[in-house]
Amino acid sequence: MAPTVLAARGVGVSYGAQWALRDASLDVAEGEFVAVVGQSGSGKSTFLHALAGLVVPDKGSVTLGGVDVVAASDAERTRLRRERLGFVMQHGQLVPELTLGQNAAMPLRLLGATRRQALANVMPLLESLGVAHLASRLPGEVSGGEQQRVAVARALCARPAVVFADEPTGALDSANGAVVAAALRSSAREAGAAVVLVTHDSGLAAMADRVVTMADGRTREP
Ligand SMILES: Nc1ncnc2c1ncn2[C@@H]1O[C@H](COP(=O)(O)OP(=O)(O)OP(=O)(O)O)[C@@H](O)[C@H]1O
Repeated sequence: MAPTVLAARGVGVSYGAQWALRDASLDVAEGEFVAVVGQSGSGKSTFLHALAGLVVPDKGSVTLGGVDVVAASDAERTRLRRERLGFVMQHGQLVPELTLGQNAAMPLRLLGATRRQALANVMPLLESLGVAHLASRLPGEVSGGEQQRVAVARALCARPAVVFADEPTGALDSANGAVVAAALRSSAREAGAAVVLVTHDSGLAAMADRVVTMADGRTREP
């Protein structure tokens, strides 16, 4: 059994008097692909944000790569995200003025690589995702599925320990969604990254190593 890279226990997040997340727990092993499923409003996105240190929980603990995410300062959480985590959201959130190559290479630039180094490092990943030939185009000049494959390259290029994907295929038709999801799984496996995937789509969840179901702000494993 691979060592645990992410551990969450009894996590709760409240907005005023309302608990968006009541009691969520999860262990993710290095390189493991976990899907989090559940009805709309069950707390999936809030849990993912708490796991990634984007929201500070009001109760419970989150440990990521040995770092106590709840106790860490904002600056430490930012550094953790930059150095150890990758993100793929529903809409790629690519910067419209930058080429696809520059978008994909952004995490490497933020870690100090020169423009040329960053681009050279990300090209093999774009190649394996089948979008290297589009590297000099702008996001507005390619399809949604191609944009999401670039977002996958961006999430993985800095060799993160964990990639968080929130409905990464939600804006795509099912055929394109399946291509992007398969690309995410194979690229993450190759890069040795664990994946936490939030999805409504049971077909997508079926490709995970393990599925965690959420209901009413709580996690439930079969
Ligand atoms: N910023 C916020 N302020 C107040 N309530 C919130 C906030 N964010 C989420 N909630 C509430 O917390 C609950 C969980 O929301 P969350 O977005 O985590 O669910 P979800 O399972 O991801 O839903 P969906 O599948 O529709 O995206 C919902 O009842 C939601 O209305």
